[in-house]
Amino acid sequence: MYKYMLKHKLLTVFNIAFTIIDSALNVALALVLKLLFEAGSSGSIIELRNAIVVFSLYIFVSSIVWMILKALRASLLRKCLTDLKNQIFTKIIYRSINVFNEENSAKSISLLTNDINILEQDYYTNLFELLTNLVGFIIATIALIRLNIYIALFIFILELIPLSMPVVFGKSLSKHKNKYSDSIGLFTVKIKDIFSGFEVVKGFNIEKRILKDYSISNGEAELARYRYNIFAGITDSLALAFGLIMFLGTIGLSRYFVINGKMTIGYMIAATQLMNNIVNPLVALSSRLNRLKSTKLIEDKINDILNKEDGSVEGISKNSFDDKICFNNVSFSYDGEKNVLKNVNFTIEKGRKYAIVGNSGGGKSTVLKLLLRYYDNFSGDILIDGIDNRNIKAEDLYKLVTIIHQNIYMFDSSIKDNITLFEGYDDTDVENAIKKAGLGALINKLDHGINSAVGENGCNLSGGEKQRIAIARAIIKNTPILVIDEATSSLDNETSYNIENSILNIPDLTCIVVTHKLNEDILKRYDEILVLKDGTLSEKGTFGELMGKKGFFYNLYNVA
Ligand SMILES: Nc1ncnc2c1ncn2[C@@H]1O[C@H](COP(=O)(O)OP(=O)(O)OP(=O)(O)O)[C@@H](O)[C@H]1O
Repeated sequence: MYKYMLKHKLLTVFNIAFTIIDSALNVALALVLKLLFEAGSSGSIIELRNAIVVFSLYIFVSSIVWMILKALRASLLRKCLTDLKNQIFTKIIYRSINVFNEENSAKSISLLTNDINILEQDYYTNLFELLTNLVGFIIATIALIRLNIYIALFIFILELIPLSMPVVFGKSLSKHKNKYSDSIGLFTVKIKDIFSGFEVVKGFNIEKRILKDYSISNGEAELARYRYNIFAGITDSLALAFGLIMFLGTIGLSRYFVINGKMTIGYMIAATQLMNNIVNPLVALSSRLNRLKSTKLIEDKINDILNKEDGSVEGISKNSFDDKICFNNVSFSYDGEKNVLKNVNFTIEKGRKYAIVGNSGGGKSTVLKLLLRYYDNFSGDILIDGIDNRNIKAEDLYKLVTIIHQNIYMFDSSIKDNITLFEGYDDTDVENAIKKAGLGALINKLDHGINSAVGENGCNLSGGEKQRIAIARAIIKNTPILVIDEATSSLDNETSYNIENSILNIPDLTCIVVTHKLNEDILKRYDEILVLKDGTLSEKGTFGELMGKKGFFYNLYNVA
């Protein structure tokens, strides 16, 4: 994690320099206090006045240094955390879809929020505090050796005990912190899951059941936090107890030297203050070292993300679709056991329109997912103009193919942003997409028109309106291949017919449409219908040919 500090070398150097100055000033307080006490007990007004001037100057300089130090730390912290979060996020956003889907996204959310907060406190802030403690400790120790070697020796021997604590407790503390971080991650997954299904929770009156689940998850997270806090508390208390023993010992020894005339009261005050500057940092040092060590497993988690293969391939550049897509003997299984596609063969020719129909669970959506390379562990080939789709640059593949999904995701922004996806399209392109997607009436009736907010995941819109926005989003992208997965299921028959019709009228567009709506008028407009039955391509042909066969499609059509 320190590499993020090294990126801002000058700021880090200034931070270190001011940390050293601040620590030195802390230790210097002992000498200033000695001066003040000696001047106070000497009876000389001039000495007292000089001591007060020195003390006031000390207060002034310390507060300025302290203020600068706080600003420098805040600035470095901001830069390091911004860089770290940006790097993690960039790594995640460039993952391929299948790699992204391997993990629950709430875990990544927890990493970017909870774990980063832990790092902020226990790594970065802690590291500089550690430096303050270390420098303060060294300077105070040197000063005390010069003041009284016996007191210094006494402290040296006792301080070995708190210093050994990170070695003894560090591993267990790290384990507890990681368990806490993991349980917070699982807790975030649970909350995200519950809030995403809020309407189901209400609609099925399962609040009590959900509350029970939530309480278990919350209890586990808090138990892990409690265990960590208890463990950290025990190590901190032990360090504090040793600190107090050292404090008492120093006072006893100083008193002995004062009684024997080997030390003045001023020196005794200075020795006690210096001892404070040794014991306090030492107590803090051991607990800070423990906390620093405890971030190791979080650092490992972050490194796992940063070093994980993102699933992207260098890939071949492909900027146009010229001829055809071929599925050659494609078989695929999600779980490595049951094949959901079995030796599927078909060809999609440029500019032609294809419908994919079949039984529920027959593998229609899976065909589209494989074409878009959501998964690449299938057998057989999917060739686009003769090039294996797994070898085409992902970025280029998505410039050739657009998909309209069954479940449409809406960003919490305006209708326009959800159509353009924040790209700067011409107004005429936007208007054209709105018209073709049948969105005109909706936009006219809204107060803010195209700039109206859609709400979180489109909660201000109906299912059909969301589908139309998704269709406009695909039309405006204007890719040569359009893939539609049940995108008109929430629309009434007339609207669905009109939209599908206008898409089918786009002359050069190659269309692959998964549909459940077996409407004769629309189906007749497709050049070919591919019929999937339990993962195999059972039939293909035009509507007329398939009806003539009186096979699986014929039955499907007559049941629908
Ligand atoms: N991510 C997944 N993990 C495991 N199995 C999956 C996954 N997605 C789909 N399946 C399974 O693969 C099979 C084919 O699913 P697919 O979604 O392709 O069918 P479909 O023909 O589009 O179905 P429907 O018409 O009901 O939408 C089904 O048995 C489904 O349960």
